[in-house]
Amino acid sequence: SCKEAMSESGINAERLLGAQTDNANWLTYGRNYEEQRFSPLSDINTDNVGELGLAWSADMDTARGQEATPLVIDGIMYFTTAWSKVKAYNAVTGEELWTYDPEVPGETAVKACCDVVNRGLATWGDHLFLGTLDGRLVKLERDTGTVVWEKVTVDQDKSYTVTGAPRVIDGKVLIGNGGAEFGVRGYFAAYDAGSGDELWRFYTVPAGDEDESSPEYLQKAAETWSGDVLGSESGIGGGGTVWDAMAYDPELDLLYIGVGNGSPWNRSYRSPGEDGTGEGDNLYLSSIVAVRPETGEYVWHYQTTPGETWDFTATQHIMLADLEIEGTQRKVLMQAPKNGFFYVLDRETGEFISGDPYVPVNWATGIDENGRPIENPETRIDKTGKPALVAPGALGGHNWHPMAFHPDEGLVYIPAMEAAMVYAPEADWKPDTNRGFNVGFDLAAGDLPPDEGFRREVAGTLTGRLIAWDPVAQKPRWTVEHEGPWNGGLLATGGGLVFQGTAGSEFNAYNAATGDKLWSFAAQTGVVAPPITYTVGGEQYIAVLAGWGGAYALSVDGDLMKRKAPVRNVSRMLVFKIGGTAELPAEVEVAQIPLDPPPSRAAADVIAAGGKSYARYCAVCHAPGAVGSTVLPDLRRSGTLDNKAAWQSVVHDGLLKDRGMASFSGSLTPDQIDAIREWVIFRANQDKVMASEQ
Ligand SMILES: O=C(O)c1cc(C(=O)O)c2c(n1)C(=O)C(=O)c1cc(C(=O)O)[nH]c1-2
Ligand SMILES: [Ca+2]
Repeated sequence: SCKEAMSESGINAERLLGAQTDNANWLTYGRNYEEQRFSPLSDINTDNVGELGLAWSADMDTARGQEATPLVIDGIMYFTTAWSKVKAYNAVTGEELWTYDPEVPGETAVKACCDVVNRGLATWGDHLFLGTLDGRLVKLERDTGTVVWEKVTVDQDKSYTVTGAPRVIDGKVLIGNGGAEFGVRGYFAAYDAGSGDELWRFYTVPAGDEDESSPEYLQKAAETWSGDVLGSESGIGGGGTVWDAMAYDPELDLLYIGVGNGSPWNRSYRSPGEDGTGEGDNLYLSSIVAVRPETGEYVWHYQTTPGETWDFTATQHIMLADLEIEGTQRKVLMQAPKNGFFYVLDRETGEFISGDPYVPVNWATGIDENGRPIENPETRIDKTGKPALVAPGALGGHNWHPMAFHPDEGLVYIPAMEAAMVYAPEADWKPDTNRGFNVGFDLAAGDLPPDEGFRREVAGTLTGRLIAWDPVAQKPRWTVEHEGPWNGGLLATGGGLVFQGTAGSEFNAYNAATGDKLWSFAAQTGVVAPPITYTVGGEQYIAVLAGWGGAYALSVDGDLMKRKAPVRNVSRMLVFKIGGTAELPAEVEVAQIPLDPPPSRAAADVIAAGGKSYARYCAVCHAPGAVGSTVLPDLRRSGTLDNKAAWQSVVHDGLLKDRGMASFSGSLTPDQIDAIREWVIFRANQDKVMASEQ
């Protein structure tokens, strides 16, 4: 009967522990608790992958970044889309079963550093768990998408957001949050899957008021912060958000979490020493922390970037595996955080085993035997107070895009990139807890016209590659060069294959052993999400949620990649099988509005002030240089440029807040808002001249 079928599909501890051998299904974000993203399925393999064809596709109703890993449970596919919506489809036919919209207020977008994305769901019993952009944990009936309860997990008056997938360990739902570009204090928490009660909360950084009654791990952390500026009054929350990675070792009963960057980035403002420059390691920023899932009790930590000041998060994918290293079988934890080093740690103790650059790095020359980086003093910008070009930059050598592991090859596949960045310390910076990218660097420094110095240098380093990293030999076995950075997450299979989407709008299959490209599909859009695989009725499928977006797409795409057409967003689920014959709708041409700004007549100081405000409040979504992207408007082409009143109605009054453009009246005066308009007009004219000279 229907009821029996339902109770059979109930997800319990045993089923989640067995996820790795449950080939039909994909039960948790990283496929298993070790987050290996390896499926043993081999019906689709190196011999027949050339016959892979589209089985079905489904268009999404959100044209923003799509980053989710779908879950597949007994023939039904569940996934999240931009704006934290949830969809359920028949995994064979593509029939839509239900959709759930948490109705996140549009203006929440202003709190999201990196697009209104969501990375996925967790399941327990007959339910799904979703974290919404505005910080709610929502429990849904899996059959119908009906809400059972929802809990607010953050202070919604602050700039917290949730983009990451929850995980479930034995009836406890684990959820983190983001917001370290906006002044928050990071933590993650466990909720009871039944009642929705918060069971414990683990703060990753001190509040600034620690005493003997505070948890010991926080007292220890407090000793590594200086200057007494932390605290909610000061608006300096310290950061350390847990916005993506978690992994679990059931035998050791340890939960591992990845901790993010400092808030603000510039350490001299959040942890000043006596001379006013940055001081202290600032635990537990940029660290991997092991805790007991039952209680949230601290067990060990390893800090990848002591005294973080470059947005070098350690929230990147944490993967567990057992490897033979120098003749000994070791239980390891692996991570390729933003800072450009690939780490192998002993996951029982946190002991450092190895750390080697997987992309070019200039902020450190290596890692010493104690696991501490050997820094390059020129890139220590919170000490020098001078701009520096740092590699990797804030996008990292690797961002949230999941890696994958192939146990037979002993390889970790890394979606890596080179994207160096100029960090120019901002003098007299003050926190603005209301609005704006609040980091203590003048992000306009990267915003010089394309023919000038730094900008060209930075653009020259923008590349991406798929690296098959051997964590024992500590070097790549093979690499595939991509057209640009920000390529998709990975899947490895028992068929000897690795699947990856690209910024170049392809979805590809590679030979897992050699990197040879064996199959390619024209996806019509940049693909950033990771693929999955599953079977229904004995037939194997590969699925990926396509749709360009995320941090790089909003804040760097467009003009910097002049040589190429802008990457498009077509938000769509793509599902493949051997012999699939479905076709995509014809590709729609994007018509670009001509670049035709009004003349630039404002005084130079007005334009300069506007440029400064733009960098602080606008650039993170509308891109440096106001070039926009295919995801958010190119302001140089805005029809309101020569209409002061219309510009104020949007930026000051919040006319478009439901669509994601919040009001900035709390942070900027009407005059400042108009100066931004004048600066955008100036920028548009610069580019118009350049275009006509070409
Ligand atoms: O510090 C934070 O709290 C935080 C949060 C997030 C997020 O939640 O998406 C990102 C980042 N930082 C970040 O630094 C980053 O590069 C990034 C990229 C993305 C994305 O989804 O494309 N999110 C985030
Ligand atoms: Ca960050």
